[in-house]
Amino acid sequence: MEKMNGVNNVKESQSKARLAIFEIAHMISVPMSLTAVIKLKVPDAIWQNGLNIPLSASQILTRLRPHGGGDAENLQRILRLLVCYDIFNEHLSSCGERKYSLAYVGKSLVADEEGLSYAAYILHHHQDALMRAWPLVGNAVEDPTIEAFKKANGEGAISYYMKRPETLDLTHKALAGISVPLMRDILDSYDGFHGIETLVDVGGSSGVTLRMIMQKYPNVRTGINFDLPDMVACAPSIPGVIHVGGDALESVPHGDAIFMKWVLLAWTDDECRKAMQNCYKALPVGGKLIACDPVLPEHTNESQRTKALLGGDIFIMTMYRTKGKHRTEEQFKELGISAGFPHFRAVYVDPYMHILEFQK
Ligand SMILES: C[S@@+](CC[C@H](N)C(=O)[O-])C[C@H]1O[C@@H](n2cnc3c(N)ncnc32)[C@H](O)[C@@H]1O
Repeated sequence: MEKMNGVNNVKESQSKARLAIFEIAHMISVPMSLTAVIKLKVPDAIWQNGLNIPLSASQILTRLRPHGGGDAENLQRILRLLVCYDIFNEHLSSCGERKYSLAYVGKSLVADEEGLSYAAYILHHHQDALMRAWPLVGNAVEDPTIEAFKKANGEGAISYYMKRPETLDLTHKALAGISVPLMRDILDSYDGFHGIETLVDVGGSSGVTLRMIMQKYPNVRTGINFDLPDMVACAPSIPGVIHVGGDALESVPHGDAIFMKWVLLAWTDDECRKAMQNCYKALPVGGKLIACDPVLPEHTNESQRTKALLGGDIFIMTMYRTKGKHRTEEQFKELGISAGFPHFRAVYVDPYMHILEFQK
């Protein structure tokens, strides 16, 4: 009897493992199918100014291709998979017809009144140059001196984007699509911008973040948007914002406070320390470096948050810097101390990114 139970347990764990392997091996179908529906413009076809009326795959196809063509059955296969990831809701009629509306994640793929959505982030992640790098993930173990992206494309990701106007445009849209809603949440829950007159945004990209901070905090009279020269060269003009090109690893403009969002992750520990030391030099006594970066949990678990953060860590390792990384709160605190900041505080603003305040 005991032997039988043992055999059954082995069989059960083998079939569980087999199912898990099938799920993992087929996981790539998810981002690829999502990229496909975005390229096909399915979310907009269903959304139709917020009507979001459930449609069958052939009705969606008629909206996408009024003159006919396309394979509705194959579209339905893609839609069904994405129902499992809250992109679409499935409405099954009593006669077995399946219709689809946008679920909460799918709605985030439709452009808002500012033309922003999360769709560009998905398209950016799955463009050809990045896809060429993915088979080389293990390269970071064998040879951490060269990024998989560089090996696959002959140059680093940032210089690759800079040389291609369409890719750079997609990069700006991808960053703004994530950054603007996140920044709204930060401004709702974090009040650390009071009393600041001159604020420097290190790695501020287009300057959109500074514009949002200055709209909410009129005490910030001067915003200095500091980024790599090629990046600020194409930044739009924003009242009160001065665009300054430079390299934070060399020096940072002076200000009452410094903001630095989504930048530290792409640097090695030594580079973070260097940039933070430059921030320290640029601040008055009592001044704050207000960083905002992904924060890894100490304990590894199966939560969506942990999976998203650890997945993002491998993305950084593969695409940007083999030794750039997502860090824990403790690792940020240690970096701050080593750069000279005696005070540290973490403020929870979002499950993925936290505010990390370093005070001089
Ligand atoms: C992931 S983006 C974040 C942009 C923006 N802060 C946001 O949250 O949307 C990182 C930014 O850091 C900038 N950057 C990278 N290396 C830099 C450096 N050495 N000095 C200044 N900016 C840098 C990049 O050009 C890019 O705009």
